[in-house]
Amino acid sequence: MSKLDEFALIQFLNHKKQSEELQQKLGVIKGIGDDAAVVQHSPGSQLVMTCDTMVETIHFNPYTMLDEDVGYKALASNLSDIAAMGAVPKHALISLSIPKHYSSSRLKKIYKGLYECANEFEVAIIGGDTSKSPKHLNISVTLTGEVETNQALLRSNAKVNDLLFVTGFLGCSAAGLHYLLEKQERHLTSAKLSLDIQPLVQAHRRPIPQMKAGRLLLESKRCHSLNDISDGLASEAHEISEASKVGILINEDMIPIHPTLRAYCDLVGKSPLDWILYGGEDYHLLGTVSRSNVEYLQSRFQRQGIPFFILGEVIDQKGVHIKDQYGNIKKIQKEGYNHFN
Ligand SMILES: Nc1ncnc2c1ncn2[C@@H]1O[C@H](COP(=O)(O)OP(=O)(O)OP(=O)(O)O)[C@@H](O)[C@H]1O
Ligand SMILES: Cc1ncc(C[n+]2csc(CCOP(=O)(O)O)c2C)c(N)n1
Ligand SMILES: [Mg+2]
Ligand SMILES: [Mg+2]
Ligand SMILES: [Mg+2]
Repeated sequence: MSKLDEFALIQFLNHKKQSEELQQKLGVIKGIGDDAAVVQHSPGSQLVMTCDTMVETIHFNPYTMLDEDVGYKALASNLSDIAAMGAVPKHALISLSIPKHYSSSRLKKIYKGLYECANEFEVAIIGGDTSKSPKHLNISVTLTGEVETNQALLRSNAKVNDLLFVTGFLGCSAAGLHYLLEKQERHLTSAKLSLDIQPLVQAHRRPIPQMKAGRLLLESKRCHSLNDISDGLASEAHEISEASKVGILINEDMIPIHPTLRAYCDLVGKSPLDWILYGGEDYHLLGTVSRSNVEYLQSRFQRQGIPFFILGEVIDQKGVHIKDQYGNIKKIQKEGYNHFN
């Protein structure tokens, strides 16, 4: 029996398992293979759909997350996939599998965080499902969104010579996770954290889905491809590269490094680049834009107070490559968070 691998499984799922005809008949515009699916809705707009799961011990544990954070992040990670399509979020269904030892007060806290996120980003919670779980809590969110017909921003449209951008600092969530796992203190509240660690822990517990950035990119009509960073920069750059059949060259000198991340890495003897490339759960948007449109987008982002960093370019040599400070270029593998590895 061959070993299970998440990327290989998704590649397998991506190979036509249904006839083009059936998918077309049911209005599928984009099926498996992007951050969310797009289907025909009404004449002017298309429906966007996504679902992501959080499993206790895999995505969180009592040392890393408070109950409110679990609810908040479960929805925020789904919102991030809607942002990565340039869509506007709408309705959510929540599926919970609960082990016997969970109390109702813990579940109320999870829902408090969930509704906090839903209200902040104007999502209506319209239902869900509940069952018992043998051991661990499992929360799955299905989220819909709406996008103007045929305008959804896909991973598959990057063009050679585009520049690669990201909407914020990367690696902070992984550093926050590292801190929390080392600290080994259950239910550690933010109030108990020193100021110098708070931004990292906050990035891990309460990622901010880039809804405004996604809409700005779509409305500008100047963004070629877009992906959100759940598994790390390396992995998501590979997804754009594979879907668009182009290569990506990341310039190490241009990668923005949050000062708190740098300070924490110095303290614990870790490399910021490792967490940036392979850490994941940053939920920033990674995309490409033609060189002539970079200045325009930079000024639009600046006016909205959203970061917009250029960190590389699209090239015609397949794969993802990184250029270090000495000008040496090496290939980077599709590594990052991979369930089953
Ligand atoms: N079990 C599954 N059955 C069918 N399609 C799936 C399944 N799991 C994932 N997919 C599809 O594979 C594609 C990639 O999914 P993936 O979960 O890697 O993307 P993502 O949600 O952007 O990333 P992440 O889960 O790391 O946040 C999507 O189109 C998704 O709908
Ligand atoms: C306790 C604990 N251990 C490890 C991690 C790291 N982690 C888990 S899933 C994932 C990728 C995103 O998930 P998905 O691909 O399912 O969307 C990452 C980086 C964590 N969050 N908590
Ligand atoms: Mg995604
Ligand atoms: Mg997913
Ligand atoms: Mg993943």
